[in-house]
Amino acid sequence: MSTGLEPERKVLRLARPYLGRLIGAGLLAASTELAGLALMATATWLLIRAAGRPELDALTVAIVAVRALAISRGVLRYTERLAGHDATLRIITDVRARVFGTLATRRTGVPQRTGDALSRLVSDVEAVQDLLLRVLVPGAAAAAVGVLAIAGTAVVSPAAALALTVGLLVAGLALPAAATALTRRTADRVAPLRGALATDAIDLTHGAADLAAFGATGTALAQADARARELARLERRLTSAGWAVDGAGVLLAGVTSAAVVGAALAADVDGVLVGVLGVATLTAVEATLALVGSARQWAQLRAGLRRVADLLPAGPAADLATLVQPVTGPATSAAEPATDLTAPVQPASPAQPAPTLGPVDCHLHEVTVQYREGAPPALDRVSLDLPAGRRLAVVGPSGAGKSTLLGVLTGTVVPDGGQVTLDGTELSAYPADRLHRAVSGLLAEAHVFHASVRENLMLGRSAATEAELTTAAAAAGLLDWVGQQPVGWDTIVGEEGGQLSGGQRQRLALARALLAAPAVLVLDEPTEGLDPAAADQVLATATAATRREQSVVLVTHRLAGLDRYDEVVVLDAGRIVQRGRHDELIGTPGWYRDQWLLQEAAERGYLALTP
Ligand SMILES: Nc1ncnc2c1ncn2[C@@H]1O[C@H](COP(=O)(O)OP(=O)(O)OP(=O)(O)O)[C@@H](O)[C@H]1O
Repeated sequence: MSTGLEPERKVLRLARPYLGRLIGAGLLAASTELAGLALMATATWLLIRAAGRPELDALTVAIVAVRALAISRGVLRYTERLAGHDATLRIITDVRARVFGTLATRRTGVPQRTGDALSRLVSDVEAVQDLLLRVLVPGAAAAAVGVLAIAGTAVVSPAAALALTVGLLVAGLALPAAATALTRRTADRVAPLRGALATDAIDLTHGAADLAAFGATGTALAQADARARELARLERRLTSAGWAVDGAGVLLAGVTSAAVVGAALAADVDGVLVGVLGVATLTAVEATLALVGSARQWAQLRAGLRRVADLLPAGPAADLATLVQPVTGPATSAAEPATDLTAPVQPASPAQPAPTLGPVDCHLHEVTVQYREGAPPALDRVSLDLPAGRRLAVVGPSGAGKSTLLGVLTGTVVPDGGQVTLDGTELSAYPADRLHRAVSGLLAEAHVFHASVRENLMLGRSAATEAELTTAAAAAGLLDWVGQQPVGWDTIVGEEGGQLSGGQRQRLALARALLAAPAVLVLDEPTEGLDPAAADQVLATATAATRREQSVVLVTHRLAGLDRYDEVVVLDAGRIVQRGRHDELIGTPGWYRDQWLLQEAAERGYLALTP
């Protein structure tokens, strides 16, 4: 978790290429405020002078100036908004792409929730927009106006300038600090709560059928309702604090104006100028009070900013092409909107293909994973040697720890003990931009995106050629289906692959993993949902499609075809209870042989029933 001002620094680092535009927007904002201040001062001077019925000629310049300032203020405000939004939208496009890239390749022990990810992509990234548009630009403009107003007043009366300085310091520093202190704790709770509520919304819609089936709709609704009410309460509290501070600001403007007028009168300043100073002070304090709003905004958006910053790669802005690389596992489910998905995986930039890594040796030494304190470990001191090119099958009863093992290999599950090394480097220290090319593949419940078959596959390799697509799809047994579609590779597969059968979805995810061709290819139940004959064929072609120096770690419940694997490991309750080649294991009493006999018998029954 980022601390201090690190979130802001990380975000602003991304703003560097747009610094010129941001400074331009800041200058325009300052000019707008100054035009407003000059307008009030000139109009006041004009009114007071006009009361003395002077010659019209004496007022002409002021009349023209009032008109010019009124028009230029509007024009400046418009151009400032245009420039500010232009710069900001460019920056947040970058931020959003990077956040998406990290979510798509996320490697933590914490499962990623779609709603939470969506909230990060949408409302948290908007915090970046607010930081620039509502904090930095107006903050800089208010500071500039304050300094110029003090300088201008000092020319007329140093004593009045002193009173104005005090008023502006209170308006620009003390009140914003008070506003921040009042709202910080509440604001810190609002962003995560919004994330949780977004997750609730996804669960309630996507999971409506399951909730209804298990009679849990009422409880889930009540939980979401409680969260929504808590959020409303916190937002009401924030609003009330805001009103209190706003009221104090109005009072401060009046008091400062009175002090400036008093000081100017005491210094025998000309009556007209005293009036001008009084009104100009009101305007200057009002402009500086924008810092209160900025501080309040800042406090409110810090939690969101922190969440975004946690997803931004450290150090200099990384190349997007290296960020949006494949992990065909659940983490990719973050990308709901097809537009966000498709942009990074377009095969538009063959100049940026991530090269396939050479052979990688992987070792696990006494790896232990315990998800919850007190619960039995999901992996208990597991040691494995996976030299480059090794084909390893992992089998075992449900809950034995197979998927956890793949999670450890891909870095999505952080072990509580032991060591995982890739080519001698600790996995945790392995360069993040290389890790997905070293180890990735098809993880449980791979997400299929609402995009075309081509785009879904190219998430695995953004610069894949047509021939590579064809080879991967053929190996996964998807090519015939693609050929039958009127628009072939451009067939849209629907939300979460809804327009595909379960088997086609699985083949698509497998083809994507094969296309990614990491050095260590992990496959979690790649043939799940296929009938036994199809499963055997797909496993055979998929295994054959891997490169010789590419390691494969296959988790499967189905034991047929494992004779092609160098080693089979049987896990039970997180421990390796048997290991060896398929032929050895079916000749040895134990879980593997029992399971083999059971599956053979079931298969014979299945074949007997098949017409
Ligand atoms: N995120 C998690 N949080 C808490 N416990 C978990 C988590 N993931 C897995 N477990 C527990 O760890 C153990 C191993 O789970 P794992 O998914 O690795 O087993 P598996 O062998 O892949 O099972 P299956 O064959 O049913 O997919 C199980 O007891 C499971 O309940």
